[in-house]
Amino acid sequence: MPMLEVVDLSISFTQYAKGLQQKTVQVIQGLDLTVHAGELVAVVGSSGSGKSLLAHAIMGILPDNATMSGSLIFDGKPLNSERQAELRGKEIALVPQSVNYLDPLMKVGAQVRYSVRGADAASEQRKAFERYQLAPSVEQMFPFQLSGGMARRVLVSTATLSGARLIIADEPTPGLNPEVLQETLQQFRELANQGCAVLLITHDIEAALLIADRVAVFYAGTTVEIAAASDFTGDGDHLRHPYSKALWRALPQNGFIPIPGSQPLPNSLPLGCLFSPRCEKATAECFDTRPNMLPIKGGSARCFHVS
Ligand SMILES: Nc1ncnc2c1ncn2[C@@H]1O[C@H](COP(=O)(O)OP(=O)(O)OP(=O)(O)O)[C@@H](O)[C@H]1O
Ligand code: NI
Repeated sequence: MPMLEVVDLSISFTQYAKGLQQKTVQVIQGLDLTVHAGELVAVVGSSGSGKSLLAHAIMGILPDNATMSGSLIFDGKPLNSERQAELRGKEIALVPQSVNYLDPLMKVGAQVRYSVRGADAASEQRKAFERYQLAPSVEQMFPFQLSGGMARRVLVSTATLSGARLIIADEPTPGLNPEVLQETLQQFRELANQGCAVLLITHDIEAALLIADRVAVFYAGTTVEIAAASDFTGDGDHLRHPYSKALWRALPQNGFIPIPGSQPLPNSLPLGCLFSPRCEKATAECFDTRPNMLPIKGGSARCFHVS
């Protein structure tokens, strides 16, 4: 049984257009994802593909103008808003993408200690600060006194000390120096090895591949492929979806081959496959019909042309 199951998740926003006219934009559609205990699943994909919204949906912190459908299941039971409120910061922890999530009025040491579930909060917090190269004096600081990199390390320490069984890290690494970056990534791997389910959201595929078991590739609000991390190798021939292959080949060490075009915006999604306007393999069917996610070669993909 997975620790987290996301089934057919869709999210839309209601926005005011002209005057009192409302319009709805669909930003996530038909998304399925599972994360097991002991597993680290990376979510990769370009900016605006819906990665953070997935994290916010799981945490139950979507903005008021968002409408969600589909289901979330944590530890075999539905994760409704009451349960989200109960488990947030305890069983389910988020390392948020923005450092603005720190409480501006509370000293950071106290903030981190507040989230510790073990017996000796102060010593746990000090050990974590040492691990993340935060000086003891940082304890007494307020968030506005921290650099971006320090704030991020504080957020990572908070999540790692929470004792949560599901950890969602939304771009936890920007602004970290290479040494702390390695330490942070290893820490997430270690949490998975200890039995946590870890969802790591990142732009950095290379970093993700160092520690991930599986990788979910996002495009325009849904997963186009879920693959084993080991499928990202060589020319990308083990990958299933043309977008995943393109993303892989766009990396500097794989030739830096760019993908023409750009990801469609939520208010102008193509009728058929979301990648069809940019896909070399697209046929008439791809422009008319949206493919479902289907299991293939030990992973899954949303494409009519994989075999
Ligand atoms: N409150 C909101 N109202 C309307 N649209 C929103 C809102 N929040 C997010 N969106 C839209 O939802 C889409 C997905 O956003 P999301 O923040 O999840 O992307 P992301 O993959 O995390 O991007 P990044 O890599 O830049 O963090 C974007 O098109 C974004 O503009
Ligand atoms: Ni994001």
